[in-house]
Amino acid sequence: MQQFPEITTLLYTINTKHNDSIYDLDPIVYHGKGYIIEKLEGFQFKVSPKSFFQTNTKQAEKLYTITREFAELDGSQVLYDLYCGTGSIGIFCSNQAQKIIGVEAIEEAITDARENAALNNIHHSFFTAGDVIDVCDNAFFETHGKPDVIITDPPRAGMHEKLVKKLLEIAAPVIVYVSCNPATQARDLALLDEKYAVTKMQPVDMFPHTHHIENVVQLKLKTVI
Ligand SMILES: C[S@@+](CC[C@H](N)C(=O)[O-])C[C@H]1O[C@@H](n2cnc3c(N)ncnc32)[C@H](O)[C@@H]1O
Repeated sequence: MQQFPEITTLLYTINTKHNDSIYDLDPIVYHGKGYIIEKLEGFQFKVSPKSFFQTNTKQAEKLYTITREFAELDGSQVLYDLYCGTGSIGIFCSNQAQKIIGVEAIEEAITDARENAALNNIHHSFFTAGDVIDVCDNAFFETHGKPDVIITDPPRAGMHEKLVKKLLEIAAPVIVYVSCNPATQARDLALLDEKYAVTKMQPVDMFPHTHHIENVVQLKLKTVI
């Protein structure tokens, strides 16, 4: 810790299972507060050990800027942030949206998202924990408002087919699909093609010196183009 003063916190887990999952373990704080604060543009994000956060902070700022541009927000839209993690994308777009609704499976990440909204003085957001497939039903969209823009940022497996079907049914005018796996993204875009056209695409090098690439796609309802 003396050699690397830039390390603000250090945690560990003792894993006696035969897998590498952290979610059923309790991280032990060895040093510091047990979480980190990341800064993107003027926003601050608290990140707890079980919460996802983009590993490349500088490029994350670029990724989110492109995502926000593709969302084409003007302050009047109801914005859904699916697979929202710590609420980072929604909060990054918050000044341009009328309302932000975030959904994320990891409870601790949603606790972070709520704290992050408060930390950034955002009062027009709602974050809920649960599987997107269970949460995003008709009642949920009726309660929180018909989406004008949906940002979806699933893990490498891409979106569950049930969610793709729900997105086709809900038919938000704009979807921005952020993906760290262009193969599963392409699979999902082929399904969304039933109603949506790909109108913009921008890869972002989040993982320099590897073959991995993040890809942002803007989709618009074919009927509104
Ligand atoms: C690629 S990360 C994106 C997080 C966030 N948008 C960001 O930029 O930091 C995907 C997130 O989806 C969450 N997740 C995975 N499967 C999910 C599911 N079925 N329902 C809801 N969230 C899920 C993960 O916990 C993770 O936080």
